[in-house]
Parts: sequence; structure tokens; C-alpha cells
Amino acid sequence: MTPAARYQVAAEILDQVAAGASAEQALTRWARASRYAGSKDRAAIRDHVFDALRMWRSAAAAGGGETGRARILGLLRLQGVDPAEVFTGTGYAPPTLTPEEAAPRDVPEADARDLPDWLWPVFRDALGEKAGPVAQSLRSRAPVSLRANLLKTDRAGAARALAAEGIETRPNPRAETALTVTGNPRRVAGSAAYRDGLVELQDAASQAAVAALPLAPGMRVLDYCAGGGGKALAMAARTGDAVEAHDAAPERMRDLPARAQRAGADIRPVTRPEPPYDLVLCDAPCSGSGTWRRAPEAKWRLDPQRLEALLATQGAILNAAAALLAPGGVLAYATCSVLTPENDAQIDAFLERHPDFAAGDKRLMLPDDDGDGFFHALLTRV
Ligand SMILES: C[S@@+](CC[C@H](N)C(=O)[O-])C[C@H]1O[C@@H](n2cnc3c(N)ncnc32)[C@H](O)[C@@H]1O
Repeated sequence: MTPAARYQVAAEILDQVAAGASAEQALTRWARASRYAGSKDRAAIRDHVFDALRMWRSAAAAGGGETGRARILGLLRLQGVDPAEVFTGTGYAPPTLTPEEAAPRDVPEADARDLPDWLWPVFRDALGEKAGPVAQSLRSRAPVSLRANLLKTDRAGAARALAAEGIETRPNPRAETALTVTGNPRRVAGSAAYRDGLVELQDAASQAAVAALPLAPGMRVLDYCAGGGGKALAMAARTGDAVEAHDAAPERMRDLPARAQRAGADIRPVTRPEPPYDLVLCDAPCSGSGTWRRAPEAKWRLDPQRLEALLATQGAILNAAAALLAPGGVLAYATCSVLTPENDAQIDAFLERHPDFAAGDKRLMLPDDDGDGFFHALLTRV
């Protein structure tokens, strides 16, 4: 496929997304029906689609319309690419621009933030003068981060193994286990280093949150919202001990046994946690606002009602987890959100409801070149 033809396909997929399809589903459907497309074509189209999803509003404003075609036009303008190089009308490229389309457009400030209008005040309340820069950072691609699995190697060993397979990395300052992939990120999933459990794909912010947990050998540890098990595996790698894994939707843990085996970690799925635990991690369901570079559709799908429902779930999870702790035990709360109602306000409300808990360290990380936005806080049962 020519580069221009890839943009044409991306425009068609964006139309499907605007009509309600998920981007992943639309991309998969297209790939299945288009056997002529190679892996580089698929990767480039995916990149165009996700770039446009991150800049959904500003791309529409810069392109003068809500269609996939207009958004691709706007995206090219925002990226400083001459649209005439893509809208050539030859072969499978997009048809040439009409005079109206060819006229440049201003992008109003509200569109340039690429946030839903209702969310901007929530962002400003949470982040103050950093709200604008954080909104801007969510418009670009996220770094690819890996965790060196301490059960099998260390960061330098993992970097060497990856380099031998042509995957370049740099140490990531957010955590001692973290590497940022700087060359050939698409090779990671097929690499021997990944297959042999030397590295896991995990954002550096999540690694930093696990590094901050007061884990010690012999503790009974529960990952209460384990999902795919990223944090459970990271906790097990820190101590070498067993970690129990629970999730309200146990099917979300289905890949965990295979991941644990690859990592050499002792993860024990539980349907009903048996207290008392020394540490319970609640990596709660959240808006995901710190990770919208990776999952940009979530940014546009979130609405006030959905945020309210998430806040209620987070409070209920904290209450349930509190009852599982031994005296002196630590409740660790984490979200991949940068919004105050999901973070500090949730902790304050919990402490009011539970005077038998004391506040410990907490930290808000913002999305940047090293990792996602992430919040974590420690609460000790006194
Ligand atoms: C942010 S994800 C967890 C990600 C996971 N810890 C990781 O590192 O890969 C949140 C998880 O909480 C689970 N969950 C939602 N409501 C829950 C509840 N009431 N109790 C326990 N888990 C819940 C969801 O099914 C989801 O898997």
C-alpha cells in the first residue's frame, strides 16, 4: 500500500468509530478483509487512527468537519504534513481536496485541548496550571515501557538481552526495574526476552507505584482488583513470595496463570479472599485519565454519570478491602487517573468513614515522556 492509501483506510475506519464501532474492532475487521495489507500497512493505519482519536476535536476543527476524511486532513495539518501529498486522488489515495477543504482553518482553544467540555473544569481543579500541559501531553503517543523481572534478571541484564534481539532501551528514571523502549518496540512481543519472562510490558508509573509499597518477605499480600495481573506479578517479583489475586470479574484474570508461569511468579487466584492480609492493593477501576494516550476512545466516552458510577465503585472497593486487613496492615489504593475526585477526595472520604486508618505516603504522577499519569496512596490500619 502507498502511504496515501493507508490514510484513506484510516479515514474510513474513523467513520466507523464515529458511528459507534470500537477502533480495535474496526481495525481487526479491516485487516481480516484485506489480506493484501502487510504488517507495516496495518501498523501505520493503526497509528493514524489512534493519532486522530487522541486529537479527535482538534483534528475535526483543523479539517473543517466531523468525517474521517476531514479528521485525517486536520491531523495532517496539525502534524505539519502538506495534505496535498496525501490527497492526490491517484490509485487508492484520498480524492483531491475541494477548494473549500483546501482553505486553512483556525483551531479554537477549547478544541485544541482535545478534552470534552465538561471535563476541562475537572482537569483545572485537579491540576491547576498544569491542566493545559497535561491535556496537551495526552494528545501525543505514550512511551513503551518494560519491567525487568527481578525473579529472572535485573534491568541491565534485561537491556542486554533485548539489545541482542535488536530492541533498544534506556533506563527509565521512574523505577529501578523500568526500561523505555527507544528502538523497535514492535519486536518486543515476539522476542525471546519477553517469551522467557525476562521482561513484562508495564508502564513505568505502575512500576513506581509497586516499588513504593512496603512489601516484606513473609507478608500475606492480596491484589484485590487484579485484572490481567500486572501489579500482582510486579509485587511477586519484588519479594519472591506468593501473591493472592482477586477480581470481581474473575474472567479478567484468565491469562494470569500463563503470565505467572512465564515470569516464574507464585500467583494464587482466589474467588473469596480469606482475611487477615498484611497488604491489600486496590488498583481500582477508574476513568483512566492518566492513560488516555494509550486508550484515547475512553477520553471521549467518559461522561459525568460514568465518572459518578466509578467514584461509587472506588468507595465500595476501599470499604470492602479495609475489612480484609490485619491490624497494622496496609491498604494501598491506586488509580491510573489524574482527577482529584478519584484520588485525594477518595482518600479523604475513606479516612472520614474509617477513623481506624491513618494516611501514609501518596503520590500523583503526571503523564510525560517516562510514563502514564498515576496516583497511589497508602493507608495503614492502626
Ligand atoms: C485498573 S483494573 C486492574 C488492572 C490490574 N491491576 C493490572 O495491573 O493489570 C481494575 C480491575 O478492577 C476490577 N473490579 C471492578 N470492580 C471491582 C470490585 N468491586 N471488586 C474487585 N474488583 C473489581 C475490574 O474487573 C478490573 O479488572
